[in-house]
Amino acid sequence: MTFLDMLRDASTRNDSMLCVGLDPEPSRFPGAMQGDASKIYDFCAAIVDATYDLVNSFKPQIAYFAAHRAEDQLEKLMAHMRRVAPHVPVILDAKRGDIGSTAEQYAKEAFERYGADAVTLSPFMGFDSITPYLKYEGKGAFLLCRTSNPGGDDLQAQTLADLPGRPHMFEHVAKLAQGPWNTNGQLGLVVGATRPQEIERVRAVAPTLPLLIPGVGAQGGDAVATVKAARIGGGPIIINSSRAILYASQGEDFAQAARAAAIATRATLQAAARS
Ligand SMILES: O=c1ccn([C@@H]2O[C@H](COP(=O)(O)O)[C@@H](O)[C@H]2O)c(=O)[nH]1
Repeated sequence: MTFLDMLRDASTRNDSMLCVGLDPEPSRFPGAMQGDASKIYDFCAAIVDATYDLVNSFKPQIAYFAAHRAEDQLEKLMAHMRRVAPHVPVILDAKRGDIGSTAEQYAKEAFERYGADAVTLSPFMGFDSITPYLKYEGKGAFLLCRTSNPGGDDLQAQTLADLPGRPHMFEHVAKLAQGPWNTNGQLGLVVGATRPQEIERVRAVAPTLPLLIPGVGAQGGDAVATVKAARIGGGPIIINSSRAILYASQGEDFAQAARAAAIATRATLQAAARS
């Protein structure tokens, strides 16, 4: 099954646009686990077990594992997700971007070592930095387009005066991803929920691409405005929330609290989609 098939299937089966982000930070773990990086797998597996019937995807962020020398725990977690929720796609948030020969190694890491269904990439180094990922048939690749952080303005909001219509850089990325770069239909875009009006601008040039949208929850993005903007054009929608779900409680009830937070977030997104 391709990434897109899995995404459609999980979105329908779980009636969900929600992606639970797996950003394990040991200092925020509950009780006896607190501060213990050897518990990263146990913590994340408990979150996965509590939420896999509520989501359309999971998104482990690789830095939270690598910073703690916990890549082995990420491998174990990927295998766990495959076992308990084989229909739920996993997007490895790695934001890679490098020359072709190095990109080949990063693609191998994401798709062969970790078995991810999709990966996040920086488009800054151009098309040849993306092509190694597209050689993996059926896998997804999400290009950073209009990110949720304040510094996203520094480059992404700049006008490209030499191009027809003087688009912003993020609009140009969206146009390339919808058109000439999307050779096998594997591309999607990362756009932040902190800027719903700009999601509308992205949808104007990339109506059918899957959008991976972080920024609701801890970053305060407007979930309702985000869904309304993202559904224009009909492309698949993935709304990520990490900390607001992972750390809904720092007590022994953390997994139940994560489930309750996921149920509430999914309901907000469902209501927005139906309004
Ligand atoms: O523009 C972007 C791109 C990626 N992210 C990532 O998403 C999650 C957000 O976590 P929250 O706790 O829900 O704020 C995190 O892994 C980021 O690296 C992003 O926030 N914005």
